[in-house]
Amino acid sequence: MDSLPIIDLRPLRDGGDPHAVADALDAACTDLGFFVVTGHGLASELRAAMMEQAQRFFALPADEKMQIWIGKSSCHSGYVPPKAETLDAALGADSKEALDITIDRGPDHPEVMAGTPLHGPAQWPDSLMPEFKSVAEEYSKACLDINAHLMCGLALALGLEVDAFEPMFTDPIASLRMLNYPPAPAGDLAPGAGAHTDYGSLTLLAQDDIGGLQVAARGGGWIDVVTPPDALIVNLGDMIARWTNHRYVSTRHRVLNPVGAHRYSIPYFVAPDFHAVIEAIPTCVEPGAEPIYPPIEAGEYMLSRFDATHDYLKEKQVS
Ligand SMILES: O=C(O)CCC(=O)C(=O)O
Ligand SMILES: [Fe+2]
Repeated sequence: MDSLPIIDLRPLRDGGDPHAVADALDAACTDLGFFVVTGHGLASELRAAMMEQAQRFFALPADEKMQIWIGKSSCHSGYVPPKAETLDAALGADSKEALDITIDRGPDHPEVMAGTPLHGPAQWPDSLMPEFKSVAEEYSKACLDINAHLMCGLALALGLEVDAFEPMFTDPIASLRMLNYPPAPAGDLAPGAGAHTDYGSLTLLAQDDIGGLQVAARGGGWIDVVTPPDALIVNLGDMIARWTNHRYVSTRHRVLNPVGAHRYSIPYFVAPDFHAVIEAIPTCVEPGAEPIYPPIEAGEYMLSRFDATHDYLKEKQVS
């Protein structure tokens, strides 16, 4: 296979017969865990507005971006400068820069009051970009809606009730990420984004038309991911592989540095509620067999993965 399957999500959204979509999702999730979706409901104007806000943010001077450095956040929200995240340890730090906007939870949110990690206020580039927050919140809402529809499709695909996953996504660990990949200066061998698998349940990715995203093909080599305008790429994170006892796969992917132009992309990462227990879905375990993994809280799992890749968290562990 040298391209990703394209799945139209409309039947999941408009009350049509969802079973053909569920079958297509099942095939894609079993095979590569990467697919392209259309009919997802994210308006192209909103996507363009979010892209524009991302580009404007990254164009700010470094010291202004560092005002919301992720190291100041209690909940993994804020600016990640270039070379501060290492996705493929063999290649070293990524050249991309990122802005992570987590769900904004105030001091009276029960999980914030309880001191639960990954819960707290988002860091906004407020004073610098007054429209940013409303665009990002609308964009996030649209992505969570797509995630909910996709999880209904996956529930059907896995032989569960359509709403089986709903109770695990009441207050999810979700993050809107904006990425800027500058063209690499001559002689700089840092990867754009090193090869990695994602950590959570689903990632919904909007990429521009510069190219560079590649997915590891099953038989070796890399598939260049090309998407129709306005389509989203969906990929499964390791948590889904774990949850489905490896019936579904999360596949390594990487981003090559662009040549001559910046590449911008917007992945939206979703994982279940912090305290949702991720244990093998019964329809994914052979009768009498032991699941591959023991149960784990979604939040604990996410924390372990962030710790391994982000410099600011590695520094906290040392000090
Ligand atoms: O920039 C992209 O297209 C992909 C980024 C990615 O894989 C990630 O942030 O996990
Ligand atoms: Fe990724």
